[in-house]
Amino acid sequence: MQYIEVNNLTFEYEGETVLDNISFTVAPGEFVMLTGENGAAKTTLLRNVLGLLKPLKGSATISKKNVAGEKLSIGYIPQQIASFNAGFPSTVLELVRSGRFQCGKWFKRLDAADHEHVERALKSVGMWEMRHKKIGELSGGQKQRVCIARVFATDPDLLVLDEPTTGMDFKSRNDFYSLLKHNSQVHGKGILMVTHDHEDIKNYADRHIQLVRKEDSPWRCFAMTSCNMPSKPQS
Ligand SMILES: Nc1ncnc2c1ncn2[C@@H]1O[C@H](COP(=O)(O)OP(=O)(O)OP(=O)(O)O)[C@@H](O)[C@H]1O
Repeated sequence: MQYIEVNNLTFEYEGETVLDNISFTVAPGEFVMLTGENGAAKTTLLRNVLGLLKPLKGSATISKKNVAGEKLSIGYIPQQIASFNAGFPSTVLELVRSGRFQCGKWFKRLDAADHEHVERALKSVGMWEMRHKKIGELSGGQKQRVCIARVFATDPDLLVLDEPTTGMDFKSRNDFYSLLKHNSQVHGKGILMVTHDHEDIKNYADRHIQLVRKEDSPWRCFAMTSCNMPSKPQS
């Protein structure tokens, strides 16, 4: 079973090919990192995977079911999600709790398990102590972390992340990656993440996909290489 399946995908913007013949998969329990230089069409590839853009040729599909046979849930963390104005009325806790209403709970009260998800999500991004602050009073990096926590609180089967650690300090970044790794290894989540940091790849990825420029292309067009990372001893 695969959560993401991309087959011979080609995509162009206004007649200019930016992705050429891309194929890869992401399985449940797999942490896949995607790299490429600025403009290599990493975001474009994620948007094709999520169905927000339509491939010119080939296909990108996401499984309808998770490993338990239930409807697959997806969490997407785009680049620079945190654009709230200063007067945004909710607190950190309220915003992250609202993520639980996405889990089919529109008309129900949140229960103890929901509150546990919310607490864990906020702690995982180091924002639990700031839970009663107003969103408008946070720094850009803190708002970004709250948005990530909201996605985590939904407990998705598949996570698609576009450079999520931009603006995070070293410790927060490592904590964040450890959490992702735990979620893939222990809870079987599928993860596809764009990063520019090759240390992160060495330390955490199961597989590395790189978008590389095609030498013979008239445009800035990218194909891909892929490699499995050597498995590391478990601590
Ligand atoms: N809506 C659009 N219309 C036309 N061209 C676009 C559009 N969006 C992106 N592009 C172009 O497609 C190419 C890939 O852009 P994309 O944002 O996917 O790259 P990226 O690898 O995610 O870049 P970065 O690492 O800088 O975030 C770039 O050359 C960009 O200028």
